[in-house]
Amino acid sequence: MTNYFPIHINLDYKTVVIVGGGHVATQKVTSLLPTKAHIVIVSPILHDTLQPLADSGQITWQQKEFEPSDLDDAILIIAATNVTAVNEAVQEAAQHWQLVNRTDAQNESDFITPATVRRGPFVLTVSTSGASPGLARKVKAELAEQFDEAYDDYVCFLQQARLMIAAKYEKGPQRRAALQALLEPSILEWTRNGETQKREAYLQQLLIGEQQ
Ligand SMILES: C[C@@]1(CC(=O)O)C2=NC(=C\c3[nH]c(c(CCC(=O)O)c3CC(=O)O)Cc3[nH]c(c(CC(=O)O)c3CCC(=O)O)/C=C3\N/C(=C\2)[C@@H](CCC(=O)O)[C@]3(C)CC(=O)O)/[C@H]1CCC(=O)O
Ligand SMILES: NC(=O)c1ccc[n+]([C@@H]2O[C@H](COP(=O)([O-])OP(=O)(O)OC[C@H]3O[C@@H](n4cnc5c(N)ncnc54)[C@H](O)[C@@H]3O)[C@@H](O)[C@H]2O)c1
Repeated sequence: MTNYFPIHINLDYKTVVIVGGGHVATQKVTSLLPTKAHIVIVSPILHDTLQPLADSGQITWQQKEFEPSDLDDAILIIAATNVTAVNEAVQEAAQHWQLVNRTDAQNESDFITPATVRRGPFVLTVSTSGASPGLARKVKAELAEQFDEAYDDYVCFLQQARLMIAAKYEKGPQRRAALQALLEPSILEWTRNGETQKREAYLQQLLIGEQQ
């Protein structure tokens, strides 16, 4: 079994080419959309859900069968046709610096995609290294319930608060203690209940050196 290395790639303004425009391509587009990647679909036929995205310019649809030159400029390539020979041809045509995901043959892939829960900057990913994509999906659903929508605002608050603490205190025990105190569970509860003034007051206390 391959031990994959998990990373979060900044794809902004980079090109991702997906060969095939069916159900699996749609899943991959959905997880790429929150990025600012330039998403290109090469496929004679496009899934109904993707058509509005092509119409509005959020993705680029090249209505054609695959040929090697379609991969020029791509940093990531996803081979997602229902024809094994075409997916093989995509893999063959890729340059050594391009990373290929074979959606039909895990062992041939340079990278695989995890199941992902996004809450703004808070991102949870699950992988079974290809052993059971269905289990990855199931655990994702469990995580989505445990880490509800409130985590978006909560983690954004933590980000701002962390910057303010870093501006106030030099590196050292005081800064560490203040950052530690930010993880007090009440802050999440106040966020959930819309009690933003309480979490603000708590932060102000930390900034004047109390509650540590
Ligand atoms: C997580 C998720 C993310 C995503 O798609 O972005 C994802 N598959 C999802 C669902 C899913 N896929 C399949 C089923 C049917 C049940 C089953 O077969 O188990 C279901 C369940 C369903 O749809 O409910 C079938 C399947 N998948 C792969 C193969 C080929 C092979 O195994 O070689 C086949 C057989 C095809 C065939 O038989 O023809 C391969 C891969 N699928 C991966 C990811 C990568 C490994 C992830 C990991 O485990 O770490 C990897 C290796 C490559 C890749 O695609 O990156 C997404 C969850 C969506 C979500 O987020 O909710
Ligand atoms: N990784 C996963 O999560 C996962 C899940 C299910 C299935 N699969 C695998 O993914 C593959 C695709 O499944 P799907 O459900 O998306 O199939 P699909 O039939 O919905 O879509 C296939 C797409 O490939 C396009 N295509 C066919 N020949 C082409 C060519 N020569 N050039 C460009 N595009 C071409 C078709 O136009 C169509 O849009 C299957 O082979 C299956 O083994 C992977």
